[in-house]
Amino acid sequence: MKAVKIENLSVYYGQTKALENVSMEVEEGEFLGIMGPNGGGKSTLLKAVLGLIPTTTGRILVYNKDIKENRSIIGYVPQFATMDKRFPISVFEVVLTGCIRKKISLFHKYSSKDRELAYEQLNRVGIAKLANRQISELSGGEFQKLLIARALAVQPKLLLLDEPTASVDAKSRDQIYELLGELNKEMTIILVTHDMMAISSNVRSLACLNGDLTYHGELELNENIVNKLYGCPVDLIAHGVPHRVLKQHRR
Ligand SMILES: Nc1ncnc2c1ncn2[C@@H]1O[C@H](COP(=O)(O)OP(=O)(O)OP(=O)(O)O)[C@@H](O)[C@H]1O
Repeated sequence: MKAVKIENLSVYYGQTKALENVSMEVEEGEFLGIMGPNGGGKSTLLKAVLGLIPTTTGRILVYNKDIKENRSIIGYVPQFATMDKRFPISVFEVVLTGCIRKKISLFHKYSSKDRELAYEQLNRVGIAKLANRQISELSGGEFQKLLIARALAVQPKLLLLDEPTASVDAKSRDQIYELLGELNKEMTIILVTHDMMAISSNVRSLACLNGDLTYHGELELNENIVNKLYGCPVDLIAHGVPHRVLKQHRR
C-alpha cells in the first residue's frame, strides 16, 4: 500500500517556483527523511500533501484517496517558528484541539474520551506533568513535544514533521528521535530535517529536494548527488553516529 503518491507536482507562489515536476511514492510504514537547502521546497511539499496550499500542477493521493477525503488520517507537526507561543492557551487545551475530527464550532464540547486521548498523548511524549501550563511558559523542547502530542491526538496513519528538532537541546532531541522510532512501528513518517543525526538514527529512506527531486532512495548518497544538492558535502558527514550516511569522499 502506498501511503503517499505524488505525480508531477509543481507549486508556484505567484512567480516563485517552489517545486517543479516532483513525483515520488512513499510506502506504508516507511520513515522518509526529506533534506535539501533552505528554500528547496521541503515545507511546501508537506503542505501540499496536507492540502494546505493550492498546487499548480500534479496530483497527490494519500492512502489511495484525494487529500480532501483523507486529511483526518494525517498528523502534522509544523515548523516551530511559524507558531505563536504567546497565545493564551494551556498545554492540555492545545492537544485537545487535535481531537477535533469535524469542523470546529464556537461552543465545541470535548468528550471525556477526547480528554483521555489528549492526556495519553501528553504522557506518550513525556510532558503530562505540564498539562496545565500556559504554552508561553514552555521551553523549546517541551513545545516541540507538545506539537507532536497534538499531531498524535489525531490518531494519524501518516505523520508529517517539519524540522521538529530545530531549537531543542541535545537531550530533548534524542528523546524526540527515540519517540519517532517508536511511532514508526505504528505509522508512516515523513520528516523534514537539516539534522544528519536524525537521518542517521531513524530514517530509512531519503529524499532530497532542491526545487526538484534530486534524489529519492536508500540512505546512501553519493558525492555527486550531495554536491548537486548542497554544493559541498563536507558538512554533511554524520560524525560519531553508528551509520555513515555518506560514502567516503575526496575533498
Ligand atoms: N507563502 C509563500 N509565498 C511566497 N513564496 C513562498 C511562500 N512559501 C514559500 N515560498 C517560497 O517558496 C520556496 C520554497 O519554500 P519552502 O518553505 O517550501 O522551502 P524549505 O525547503 O522548507 O526551506 P527551509 O529549509 O528554509 O525551511 C522559497 O523560495 C520560498 O521563499
